[in-house]
Amino acid sequence: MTKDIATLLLALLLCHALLLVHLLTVRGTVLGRRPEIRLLLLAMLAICVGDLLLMWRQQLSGPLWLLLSNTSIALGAVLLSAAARCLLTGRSFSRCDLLLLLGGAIGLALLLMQGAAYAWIVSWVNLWLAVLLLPILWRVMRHGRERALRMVLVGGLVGGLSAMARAADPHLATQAPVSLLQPTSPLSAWLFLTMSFGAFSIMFGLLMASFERSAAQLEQMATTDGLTGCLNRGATRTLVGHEIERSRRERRPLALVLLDLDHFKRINDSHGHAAGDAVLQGFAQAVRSRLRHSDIFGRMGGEEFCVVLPSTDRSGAHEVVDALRREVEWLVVEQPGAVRLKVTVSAGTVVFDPLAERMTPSADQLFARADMLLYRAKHAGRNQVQTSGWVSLNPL
Ligand SMILES: Nc1nc2c(ncn2[C@@H]2O[C@H](COP(=O)(O)OP(=O)(O)OP(=O)(O)O)[C@@H](O)[C@H]2O)c(=O)[nH]1
Repeated sequence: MTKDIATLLLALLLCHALLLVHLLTVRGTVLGRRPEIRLLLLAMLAICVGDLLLMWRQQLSGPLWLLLSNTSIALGAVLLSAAARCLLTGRSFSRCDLLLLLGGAIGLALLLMQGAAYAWIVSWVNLWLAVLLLPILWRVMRHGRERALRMVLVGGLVGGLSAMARAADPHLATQAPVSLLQPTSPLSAWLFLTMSFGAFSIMFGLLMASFERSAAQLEQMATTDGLTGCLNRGATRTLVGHEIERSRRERRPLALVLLDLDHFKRINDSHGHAAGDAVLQGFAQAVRSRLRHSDIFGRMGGEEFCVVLPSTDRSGAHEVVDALRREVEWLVVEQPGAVRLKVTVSAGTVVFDPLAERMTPSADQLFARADMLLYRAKHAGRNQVQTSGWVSLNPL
C-alpha cells in the first residue's frame, strides 16, 4: 500500500476541519456552552492551523515555519489536555501543561537557532508531542468514568507510542530525513498514520465523553427535584408503574405512601419562603436517611411527597411510615437568628398484596387511594399515619 504523506496530511486536515465545523455548529446550544467543548474547539482550531502550515511547507520553508507549525500543533495538544482536565475535574489549564508547552517551544527554537540536523528536530518535536499526551492519559486513568474515555486512552497510547517511535526513526533509517513530506522508510509513513489516528481518537473520545456527561446531567435534571434532590413527580409516577408490575410478577406486596407536611403554609407565612425551603430540605434528608436503597422517594409538588416501599406488607409499611412520622416530629431546622423550626407530617399508606388481592391496581388508582387515606389522616387531627389494603379500605 502506497502512503503519500502529502495526501495523508490533506485527509487529516479535512477530518480536523470537519470536526471543527461540527463543534462550531453546536455553539450556543447546551452542549456548546460546556467549557470543555469550547476548549476542544480552540484545540481543533490550533491543530488545523498547524496542519495548514505543514501543508504550506513548500511555500513557507525555514526555521520559523518549523517553529510555528509544530508549536501550533503542540498548543492543540495542550488545549486537548485542558479540555480533558475541565471535563474530569472542572478546572482547565494546569501549570504543568503550560510549562511543557513553553519548554518544548524554547527547546525547538534553540535547536533551530543552532542549525541542528533535521533528524534531531524530528526527534525533539515527536518526544515533545508524546510528553504532552501524558497528562491527558494520567487524568483519564485517575478520574475517567465515561465509556467514551476508553477511546481517549487507546488514542493516547497509540499516539504516544507512535510519536516515540517517530522520534527514534530518523536515527535508525539508512538515509537522513530532509522533510516531513519525504519519509525515510515505509515505517515512518505508517507511524505518521498511527500517530494521527491516536490524536483523532483523543479528540473524538473527549467530544463523546462530554456528550455522555451532558446527557447524564440532562437526564438527572429531568428526573430530579432541584430543591430536595428527590425524584420529581414524573419520574416517581413512572417508577410506581414499574413497581406495581414487578410486585404483580413476583407476587410480593408493595406499599405506596403519600406524605404531606402539616400547616406548612404557616411556616412560609411567619418565617418566609427561604425558611420553608430549608424545612422541605431538612424533611427530605430526614426521610431519606430512614429509607432503604431499594425504596423510592419523590416529591409530588409543594409539600407533598411520595414513598414507595417494595416487598413490604401492611403491618411492616405502617411501622416504617410511623417511624418516619416520629423522625420528622424530632426534626429541628435551625434558621438564622436562633430560630428553630419544627414540623409534623401526615401520611396515607396503601398496600397492594398480589397474594391477597386478585385485581392489580393502576398507578393512578393507588395514588387516589393513598390520597384518600392522607385526607383521613389530616381530618383525624394530623401528625398521624392512615394505612389500608388496596381493596379493603378498613384502616389498620
Ligand atoms: N417554601 C416553599 N413553599 C412551598 C413550596 N411549594 C409549595 N409551598 C407552599 O406550601 C404551602 C402549602 O399550603 P397548604 O396546601 O395550605 O397546606 P398546609 O398549610 O400544609 O396545610 P395542611 O396540608 O392542611 O396541613 C403553600 O403556602 C405553598 O406556597 C416550595 O417549594 N417552597
